[in-house]
Amino acid sequence: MLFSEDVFRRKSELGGSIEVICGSMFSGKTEELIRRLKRAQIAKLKVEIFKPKTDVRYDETNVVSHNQNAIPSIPIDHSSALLLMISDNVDVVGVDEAQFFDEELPHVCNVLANRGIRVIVAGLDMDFKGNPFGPMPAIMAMAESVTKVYAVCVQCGSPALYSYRLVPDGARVLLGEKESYEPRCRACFNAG
Ligand SMILES: Nc1ncnc2c1ncn2[C@@H]1O[C@H](COP(=O)(O)OP(=O)(O)O)[C@@H](O)[C@H]1O
Ligand SMILES: Cc1cn([C@H]2C[C@H](O)[C@@H](COP(=O)(O)O)O2)c(=O)[nH]c1=O
Ligand SMILES: [Zn+2]
Repeated sequence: MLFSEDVFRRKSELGGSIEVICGSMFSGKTEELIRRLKRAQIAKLKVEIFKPKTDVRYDETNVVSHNQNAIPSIPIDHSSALLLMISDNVDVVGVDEAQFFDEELPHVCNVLANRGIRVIVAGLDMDFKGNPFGPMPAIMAMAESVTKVYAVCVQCGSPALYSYRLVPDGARVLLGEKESYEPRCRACFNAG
């Protein structure tokens, strides 16, 4: 592996970096984000986590995975708030549901990484139509490491990379869970 995710040195000892965890809904993005952040905390690094204020599905402040693993976070309504709210001595920054942030998020991640901070970003790479989602493609282009994770296709059991919308709503942003979405592989997604 050219770039190891397990970087347990303080920011003063190492240049910063951007890591992306992407995939469909239920693919384990949040679990993987929480795993990396908790390991950094075990290594006694100072960790701060941010999420969009709009994402209140499970909890207003915590980042919570579908299997109820959780970590405290700071909800913000614009990526620029991250630069204002971040503490001075932070080693690692986590961002969840990055697809909902504005187009400034890639720049914000770059600023943090250039300050020596390890930035870990989790988000949907594609929307329900299979199109690249919000700032995710730009952050993936700038990242040292991109990890794509897969759910299990609920139709056939293959690895799933799409989030199939089950309800007739054309809006790009529609918060929801299993009542509104199911992870599907390419063939099952295209079968409709
Ligand atoms: N079809 C599925 N494929 C994989 N995991 C699923 C599926 N349905 C439910 N899950 C649960 O979702 C968990 C992943 O949750 P989470 O990390 O919150 O995913 P994401 O952030 O990618 O939406 C899995 O560990 C599993 O318990
Ligand atoms: C595909 C898709 C999803 N959403 C919403 C649905 C959920 O609230 C989140 C994704 O959460 P997860 O942690 O990845 O499971 O995004 C949306 O608004 N639009 C979409 O196209
Ligand atoms: Zn399938």
